[in-house]
Amino acid sequence: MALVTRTETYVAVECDGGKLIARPEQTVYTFRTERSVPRLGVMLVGWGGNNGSTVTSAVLANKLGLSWPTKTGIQKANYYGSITQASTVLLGTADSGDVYLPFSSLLPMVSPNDIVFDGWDISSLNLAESMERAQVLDYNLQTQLRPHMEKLKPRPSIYYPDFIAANQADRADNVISGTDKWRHLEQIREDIRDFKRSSGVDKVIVLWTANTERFCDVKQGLNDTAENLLDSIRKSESEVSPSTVFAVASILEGVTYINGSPQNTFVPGLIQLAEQKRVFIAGDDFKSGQTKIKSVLVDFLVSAGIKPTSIVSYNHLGNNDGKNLSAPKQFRSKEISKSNVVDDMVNSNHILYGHREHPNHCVVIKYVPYVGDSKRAMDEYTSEIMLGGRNTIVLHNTCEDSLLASPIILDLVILAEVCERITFRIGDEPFQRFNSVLSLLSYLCKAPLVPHGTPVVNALFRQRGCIENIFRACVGLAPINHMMLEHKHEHLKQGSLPDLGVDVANKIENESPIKKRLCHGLNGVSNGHQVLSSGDDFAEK
Ligand SMILES: NC(=O)c1ccc[n+]([C@@H]2O[C@H](COP(=O)([O-])OP(=O)(O)OC[C@H]3O[C@@H](n4cnc5c(N)ncnc54)[C@H](O)[C@@H]3O)[C@@H](O)[C@H]2O)c1
Ligand SMILES: O=P([O-])([O-])O[C@@H]1[C@@H](O)[C@H](O)[C@@H](O)[C@H](O)[C@@H]1O
Repeated sequence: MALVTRTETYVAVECDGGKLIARPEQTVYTFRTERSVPRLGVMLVGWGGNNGSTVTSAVLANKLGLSWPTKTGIQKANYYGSITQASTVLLGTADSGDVYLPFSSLLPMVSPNDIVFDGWDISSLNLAESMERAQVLDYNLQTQLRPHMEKLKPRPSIYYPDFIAANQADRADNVISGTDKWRHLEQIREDIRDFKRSSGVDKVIVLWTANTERFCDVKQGLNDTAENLLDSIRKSESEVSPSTVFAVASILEGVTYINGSPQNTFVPGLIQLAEQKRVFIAGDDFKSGQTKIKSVLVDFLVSAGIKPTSIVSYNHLGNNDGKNLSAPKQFRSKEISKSNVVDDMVNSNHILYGHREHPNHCVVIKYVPYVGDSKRAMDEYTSEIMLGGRNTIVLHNTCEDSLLASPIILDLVILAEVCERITFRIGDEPFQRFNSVLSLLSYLCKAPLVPHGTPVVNALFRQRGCIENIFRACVGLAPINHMMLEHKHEHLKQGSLPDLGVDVANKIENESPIKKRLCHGLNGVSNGHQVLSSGDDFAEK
């Protein structure tokens, strides 16, 4: 158990008659991280879908160290697209330059290779058949995976036809019988306990990657409080969705629940139940493609003082997700989650935008079976620039949508599991966990769920910085604030020249300041000038 203390300063702002008064307020946090990594079980709702079968395939392919022939050569398994597995963090600066470490080395975290999968699907296909149906992975990889995947079979699931598109009915041959929603809840709870017993995992996380549901009604007496929600399930109220039943079951089993789809699973009563039971919930809707780019591009434009006035996001795809989204109510759920992502960035700049002023924002999704999982996205960003100028940026993006979402699924469960091992105290108060609404995972969600009364942040690099800096705080490293003051001293400390060999360093030492600076581009290039490497003739190139 690591104990680390850090003093954080945030700025409290008061408005006093048109004046803004900023008061820095310091808080001393002590972080405590349980360092022993558990054996993690992940139960996917929608396990037989494109994402569910693909993420399972990815873990198996990496665990088995598979490689396979493709038309462009031999491909090896990897975890590209995962920040925990394929990104780095800055540790600090050595004489040789900045030193970066794998993100996964910041804190002890579960390796995806060790995750044990289980789950539910309304389709009875085993995972090998699901992988084949998904048509995402190269045939030569599928061939190697098939013997392992065919042993995996989704448990029967809860199916309330009214919540997903009618065109999904032909898949529903693996459903829990009856209409008693409390019995369904108890069945899911028993499934979670059964998985824990049979797999021997130390802990379980449940993640929804099943079809997008329509929004459910939120009504007083139905789902506005934890008690009313539980009562509504006992009464099998029609407006209680399968995803909410799964979430309640997970919370009652003390198991973190993550929503990878855009529907409003987390009704107020469910959030209250999670807070009462001190169980994490997170969501909504994996942030994987167009929306992820949008949360970077709009942040760039607005923070550069450029005014986006029209944003059009169009895409077509032919997978089952696209088929489900071809129904109006399911599309509406997705349209909402894809549209709200610019709100925080727009609201941050009252110079560009008047009160309640927003860019035109249009989201279009079309279902074209032939293209399968290969999503074709076109985005157009039109902005106002200086003196009535217009700037239009057009992006085209083609990708296997499930290969964007699968690493997101891994990061969600791996980061959520780390958060389960972090506690902190403020001053001398008792140690506590993060809020039950785990907003730290916002980076991975299109429509981040945040604790009531706290800000929604969509800007991608602020979201990433939040995760990295909190993890840095847990190991006693200062947050990255990009000031880089250590590189802005007038006089470089003696011996700070790169190790270019003694004779060369002496030469540089006697050179003009401008030439001396050229040698300090520690990455080999400074402002486009090739910095001397040992043995080269010293010359400004
Ligand atoms: N890039 C992406 O793929 C991406 C990005 C963001 C969000 N999402 C969301 O992730 C979800 C899954 O995407 P996908 O491409 O894997 O879709 P998919 O249709 O291939 O898989 C969904 C699976 O859920 C199953 N299912 C439906 N209702 C169920 C229920 N009540 N219980 C258990 N299983 C049920 C279906 O049979 C299907 O196998 C969708 O909601 C999608 O909107 C996907
Ligand atoms: O991640 P993103 O590209 O913004 O949004 C995607 C949509 O464009 C796509 O149509 C849908 O099928 C995926 O579920 C995902 O939500």
